[in-house]
Amino acid sequence: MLSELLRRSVQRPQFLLIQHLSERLLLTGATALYSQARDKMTDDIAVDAAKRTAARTAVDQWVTEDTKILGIGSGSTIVHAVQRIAERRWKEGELADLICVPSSYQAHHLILDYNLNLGDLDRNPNIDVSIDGADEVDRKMVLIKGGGGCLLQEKVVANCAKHFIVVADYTKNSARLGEQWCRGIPIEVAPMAYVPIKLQIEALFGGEASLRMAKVKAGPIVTDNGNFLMDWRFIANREYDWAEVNTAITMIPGVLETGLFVNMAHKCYFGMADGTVKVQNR
Ligand SMILES: O=C(CO)[C@H](O)[C@H](O)COP(=O)(O)O
Repeated sequence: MLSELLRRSVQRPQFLLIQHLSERLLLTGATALYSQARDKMTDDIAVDAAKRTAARTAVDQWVTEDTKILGIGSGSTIVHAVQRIAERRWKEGELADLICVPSSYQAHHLILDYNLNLGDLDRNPNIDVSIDGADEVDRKMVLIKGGGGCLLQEKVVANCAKHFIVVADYTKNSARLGEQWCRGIPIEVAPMAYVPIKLQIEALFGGEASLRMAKVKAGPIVTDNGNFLMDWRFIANREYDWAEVNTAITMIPGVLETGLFVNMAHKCYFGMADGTVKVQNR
């Protein structure tokens, strides 16, 4: 009886239409999801290729047999730079005496993994060239750094270098800060001071500063130096004097360093979507 009812209803045109539409809808949904995933993968591949081209070009132009001490930045672009240095060291027999000074735990282990000479600022405080990535670079070559949480040591190492060279992909190349990088300016702070620091930054410059939370650990991110990280989302479209902002924030007790790098970068190498490299000078 039940099966007979089912059989009849299934044969009704309305049912067949609904069934057809549902199948179409599912198919359209699945196709849209698939194309989104495919486009994202294509973008990721293009961005990574751009990082690689920028990093390799910068290494080949700036790391020569005369380079004795090299600062090594942090992030995903810098991996390509270290790979190129290792290739020249171990395949092409160059750069045997090059000493690499790391700017993070990640950089330290990259240098060890590729069997390069590991240095430190105690013995090698005068760096010839430092190469590092960036989260965003504006037209005056002010950088936002610290997306990967390593800004304090990165700034110290960059500051010890005669030439500070930035390597990045085309998504980091902006006219104004905040145009493409929406996660704010990273600021490393002493854990006990983050609430007053947050309130003072917001009172001074507006926007919102928040503690960066860890993804696979309960609670906040803890930096390589045992501190907390705040991300200050400044007001988009407001004209900031970044040198002034950087000085003012650095003066707040408990702030260890900001991810604003003003007047530090010597040249920026951007890997472009078309495979070329754009070089920006200060
Ligand atoms: O400042 C940094 C880490 O603190 C990185 O250099 C910056 O986040 C860029 O990273 P990536 O090369 O992965 O885009």
